[in-house]
Order: sequence, then C-alpha cells, then structure tokens
Amino acid sequence: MAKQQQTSSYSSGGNIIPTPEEAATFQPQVVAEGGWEKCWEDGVTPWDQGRATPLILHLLDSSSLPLGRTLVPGCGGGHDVIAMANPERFVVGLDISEKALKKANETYGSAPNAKYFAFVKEDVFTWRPDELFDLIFDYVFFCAIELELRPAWAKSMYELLKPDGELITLMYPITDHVGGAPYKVSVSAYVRRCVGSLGFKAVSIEENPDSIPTRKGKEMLARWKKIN
Ligand SMILES: C[S@@+](CC[C@H](N)C(=O)[O-])C[C@H]1O[C@@H](n2cnc3c(N)ncnc32)[C@H](O)[C@@H]1O
Repeated sequence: MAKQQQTSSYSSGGNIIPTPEEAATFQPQVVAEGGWEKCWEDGVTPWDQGRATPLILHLLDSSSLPLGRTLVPGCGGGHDVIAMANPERFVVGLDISEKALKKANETYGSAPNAKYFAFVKEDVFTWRPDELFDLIFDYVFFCAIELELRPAWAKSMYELLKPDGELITLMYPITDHVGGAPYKVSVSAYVRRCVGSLGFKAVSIEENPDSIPTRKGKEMLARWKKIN
C-alpha cells in the first residue's frame, strides 16, 4: 500500500510524503501490529520529511523562536531537534522508539551542534525531568496518539513547561478523514485541551504559511503561553 502512494505523493529530501488520508490507510495497521517501534523497524514512516519542518526554519530565520530549554515530544528522526539546537537553545528530542532514536543519533550524532541537543528514550506521558522547558514544539505527535490520550497530552505539555513557557503546536491534519494514526485534528480540539481545561492562553492562531504541498490547507499554527 505504501508503495502505491508514491506516484501521487510529494517527495522531500528523498522521502515520499503521502497525504494524511493516504497514510491513515496503511500506518494504523503497522502501529496496531507492533507499535511505533515496528513502524521504525519496517521503515513505515510516512510522516517523515527527512529534513527540518519548513516552518521551524522560517521561525529561526525570522528570530521568532524562543530561546532556552526546548522539548520536541515524539521527535522521530530528530530533524527539528538539530535544526533548533544552538548554544542558547538546548533541545531534548523525546521518543519511545529505540530504533527512531538510533536513526536520529546515526544521522545527527556528529553534527557540529551535537552538544546542544540530546535524544532521550522516554514516554511523554510519564517522563518528568527535574528541569522544565521554556519551549515545546509539537508537530505530528498530537495526531499520532489515541484520542483518549488527548487530555493526558495537554496535562503533560502543561507539566513539562516552565511558568510562562511557550507551547507551539503545528496542528495537523485538519481533515475529515476517519481513523488513524494520523487522527484528524481541529483547532477547537486544541482549544478544548489547552485553553479550556488548563492554564494556557492562545497568543496566535493562523494558517501555517510554510506547509509542504501535501499538507497545504490542512495545517494551522498556534502559539500558547502557560499563564498559571
Ligand atoms: C508520527 S511520528 C512523528 C515524528 C516527528 N514529530 C515528525 O514530525 O517527523 C510520532 C512519533 O511519536 C513517537 N511516540 C509515540 N508515542 C509516544 C510517547 N508516548 N512518548 C514519546 N514518543 C512517542 C513515535 O515513536 C513516533 O516516532
């Protein structure tokens, strides 16, 4: 099935990026069979752009990405982790898949900025480090978890951020497809989770200006502040 998608899909950095609707026809089966580890082992990673998210590069170029201790939950191949890491922004890439982190380390472990990031194998829902984060960037993680875990996701984001910290959510996929992962998302689902039930304030919500072609019109960017 994955192969069949290749004709209609967008290729980035050598990777084939199917639409979320296409991915939802083959990815859930692999997740159900052996969890995320199996996806990585079998190379069924249809979300992986093989490079940093264009929005992150845009925020870096325009100096609109906060500095400080940063977390990427469900970091996968680690492309956004290395893109953001610098002497003023230490980035932790968290993932439960050993294989994903092995791959990320093989790809980026000897990068010139390697001392400014770390890949950590932990579960977002239970990991509580001593030091909290100034910034969390979530992309293709919220849509990857089971729907009943969404309240726990919001709680984790809240508990992992410092007071006044910022949560950036690139909300994807805003579609009406059935099933997942990836599960469909909506701005109101995030508002319910972040603002409604916890101490977050929405600072801005806008269309992602830097979507890749297969995600265009299906993504919104929201920036949230932890206010209490
Ligand atoms: C769909 S992938 C997205 C990866 C990356 N954010 C990207 O956009 O390329 C979701 C990732 O979340 C990881 N993951 C799933 N559940 C997790 C959990 N509870 N804690 C940490 N990572 C998790 C999976 O192993 C997988 O690498």
